[in-house]
Amino acid sequence: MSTVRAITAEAAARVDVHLMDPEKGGFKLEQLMELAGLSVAETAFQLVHERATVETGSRSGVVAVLCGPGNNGGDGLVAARHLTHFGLKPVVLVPKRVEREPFVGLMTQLRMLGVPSATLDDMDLILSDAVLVVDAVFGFSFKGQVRAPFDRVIKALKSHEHKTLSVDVPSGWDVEKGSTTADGFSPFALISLTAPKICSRQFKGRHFIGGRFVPLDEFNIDVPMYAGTQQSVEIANDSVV
Ligand SMILES: NC(=O)C1=CN([C@@H]2O[C@H](COP(=O)(O)OP(=O)(O)OC[C@H]3O[C@@H](n4cnc5c(N)ncnc54)[C@H](O)[C@@H]3O)[C@@H](O)[C@H]2O)[C@@H](O)CC1
Ligand SMILES: [K+]
Repeated sequence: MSTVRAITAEAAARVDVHLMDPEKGGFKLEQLMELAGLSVAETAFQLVHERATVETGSRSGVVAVLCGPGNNGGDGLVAARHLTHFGLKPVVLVPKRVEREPFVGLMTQLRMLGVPSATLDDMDLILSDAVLVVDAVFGFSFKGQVRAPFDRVIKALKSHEHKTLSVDVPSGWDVEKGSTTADGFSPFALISLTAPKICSRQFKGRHFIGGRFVPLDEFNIDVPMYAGTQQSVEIANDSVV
């Protein structure tokens, strides 16, 4: 079995800085977020269709996308937009609005597409109704104990973990140590962006890699080969080292 090396939060941040350095990578944040969000949407679409064929009563196509205050949340907003174009019905929940770009523009794009934006008061109803939940609350910059209002969000995610796809890192997990409580949040699927983070060594569910934009040779990062136009690849869940 081939293995995939995990990277630290610090290494992930370093890759980001390098990619967005005008002299080195030449990318803008928006470009990376678009590609990351597209890979999340592609994976979410695949999972919704798999689930719709095995489950009854959850064929509505509603996907609840929970978005945090950083770029992980931005990936969620981009994914929600793509999911609408893919024919699904995303509902976004953004507990803490970010009044800067690219977040403001992404919210406008969603409003123009008629994507509902829910409040924390609607959270339980929306999560219960959804065929899939996308956890885009925290990524590789999460630190310490979850602060309000996100403590409530992580608690709610725990109740719906059997249908939750986490983006980059299961929210609330320490990026290196992983889940710090035995009965903590444990999503059924994870899409690691660029490369798995150290915490995903303890992840036991379905594991995808997305974010197809890194010149691999330059960073010495392991990712499986993407086929054709594919934006994400599923890896064996015990292959992360
Ligand atoms: N190179 C890549 O792989 C790319 C990664 N992107 C995404 O960007 C993410 C990293 O984004 P950011 O660095 O903005 O950070 P995050 O989105 O991980 O989170 C940072 C935000 O969470 C808050 N926060 C941190 N700890 C908290 C706590 N204990 N309680 C409550 N709030 C807390 C911070 O105040 C900040 O607002 C990645 O995980 C990935 O999803 C993409 O958007 C772009 C490209
Ligand atoms: K997440």
